[in-house]
Amino acid sequence: MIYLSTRERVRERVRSLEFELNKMMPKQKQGCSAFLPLLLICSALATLPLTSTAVANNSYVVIFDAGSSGSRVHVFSFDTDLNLVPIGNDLELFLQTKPGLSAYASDPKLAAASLKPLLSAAEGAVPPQLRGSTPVKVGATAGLRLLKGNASEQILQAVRDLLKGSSELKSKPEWVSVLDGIQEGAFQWVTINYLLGNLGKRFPNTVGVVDLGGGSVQMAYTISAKHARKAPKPSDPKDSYIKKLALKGAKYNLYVHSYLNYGLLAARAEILKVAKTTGSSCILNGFHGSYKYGGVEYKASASSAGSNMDSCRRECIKALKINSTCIHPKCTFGGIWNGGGGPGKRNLYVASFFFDRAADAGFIDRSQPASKARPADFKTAADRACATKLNEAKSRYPTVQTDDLPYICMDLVYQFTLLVDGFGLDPQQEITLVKQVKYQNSLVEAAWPLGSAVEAAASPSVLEPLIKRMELYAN
Ligand SMILES: O=c1[nH]cnc2c1ncn2[C@@H]1O[C@H](COP(=O)(O)OP(=O)(O)O)[C@@H](O)[C@H]1O
Ligand SMILES: [Ca+2]
Repeated sequence: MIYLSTRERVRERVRSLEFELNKMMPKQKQGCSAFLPLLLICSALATLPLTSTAVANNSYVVIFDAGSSGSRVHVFSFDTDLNLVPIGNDLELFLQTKPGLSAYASDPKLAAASLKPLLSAAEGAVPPQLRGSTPVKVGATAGLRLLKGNASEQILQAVRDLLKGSSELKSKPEWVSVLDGIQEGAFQWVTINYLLGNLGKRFPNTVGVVDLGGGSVQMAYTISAKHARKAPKPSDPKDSYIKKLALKGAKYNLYVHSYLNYGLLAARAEILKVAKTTGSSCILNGFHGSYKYGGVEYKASASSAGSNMDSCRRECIKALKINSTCIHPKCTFGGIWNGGGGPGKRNLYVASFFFDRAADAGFIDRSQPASKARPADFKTAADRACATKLNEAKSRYPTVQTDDLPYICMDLVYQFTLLVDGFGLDPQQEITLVKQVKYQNSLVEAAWPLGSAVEAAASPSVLEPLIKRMELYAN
C-alpha cells in the first residue's frame, strides 16, 4: 500500500516536473525518449522525503578512459537527480597508469592486464551489493583509433574478456569501444558545463572546451539554432559538425570537431614530416636523434642554426595545413569549418596538454586546479624555450621528462599556433587552463569520462535497478 501511495505521489510530482536528459548518439535517441518517464520518476522521487535511505538510492558508474598516453579509471556516484555525491572523502575515485593500451599493440592480453589494478580499485569503491548493477564502460581514444589492422579490436576484445571474467561490475560488449572524436568532444563539453552548473542555462551562458590529448584535439561549443541549421553537412552523417543535446530542460546545438593526428604527441610527428632534412627549427640546439610515434620513427634533429620561434611557427603552420583550401565561410585548419564562433565560444576551458605545458613553462601554477591565461602567454614561453639549448633545458624545465625536453620549443609553439592560427583566438583573449573543476568543495577531473558517466547514469540499465531498490524500500 505504501508502495502505491508513493507511486501516486511520484505521478503528481512528475506532472509538475520538467527533467530531460538526452542522448548524445542519434541511434540511441529512440531509447532515450522511451526512457524519459523513468527519468521523470527518478527526478520526482529525489524530491520526496526519503532522507534515511538517500544514500542507498545512489547509483555508481565506472568509466575507463583508455587514452593514447595512459589509461585512467573514474568512479562516480550520482543521486536520483543526477547530482554527484561523495565516494569517501571525494566526489570521484580517479586513478591512472601509463602507458596506454596502444603501447601493447602486439599483446592484447597484456594490454587488458594493464587495467587490472585500476579495475580492482574501482570495484573496491562500489558497495558490494551494488556492483552487479553498476555499469563499467571503457572508451578508447586516439591511441586505438590510430592502430592499424585489427589490433584495436583485439585489444577491446581482451578488455571485454577481462571485465566478463574477473569483475563483479556489470559489463556489456558494446560498452567497450573506441569513442569517436565527436563523442569525446561532446562528453568533454558536458563534463565542464555540468561541473560549472551551466547545464539547463541558455546557450550563451555555457562555456566552450578545447582538449589537447596526445593523439587528437577536440573543440566544442554551442551555437544558435539558426547558425546550426546553416552548418555544412558532411557526406557521412556521423561526421556532422553539429551534435544536438537536450540537458536539464535546455536544448543545445553543439559545434564539435576532433582532429585526429593533432594531439600534442601526434603533432610532433606531423611537424617533423614537414621539417627539412637538414633538421627542424623546433628542436632544441644540441639534439640529434629520432622521435617515435604510432610505431613509426622520424628523424628528429636540431637545424644547424638551432631552434627558432619564427621558423618553428612556419613549420607548425605547414603541419596544421592552415592555408589549405576552405570551402566554408571560415575554416580552422585542414579545410574544417570553424563553427562560426559566437557567445558559446567566448569563455573557453582548455584542458590536458595545454594545462601541463603551461605549468611546465611556469606561467601557471600546477597546484591550482585551473588558471586564467592568454594564448600570448604560450608565445612568450615559446620564445624563451626556443632560445634554450638542450644542455640547459633540464635545469630550466625541471618538471619536463627527459625524453620530452628536446621538444619543449616545438610543443609551446605548436600550442600557440593551434590556438591562434588554428582555432582563431585573439592572442590576448583570456582562456581558462583547466585540470580540475571545483564542485561542491571537491575537485573533479576536467576530462570526458564524467560526461559519459552522466549519460550512463541516466540510462535504463542504471536506473531500473535503482527504481527497484526504491520500490523495495517503499514496500
Ligand atoms: O583525467 C585526466 N586528468 C588529468 N589529465 C588528463 C586526464 N585525461 C587526460 N589528461 C591529460 O591529457 C594528456 C594526454 O591525453 P591522452 O593520453 O588522453 O590522449 P588522447 O586524448 O589523444 O587519447 C595527458 O598527458 C594528461 O595531461
Ligand atoms: Ca584524452
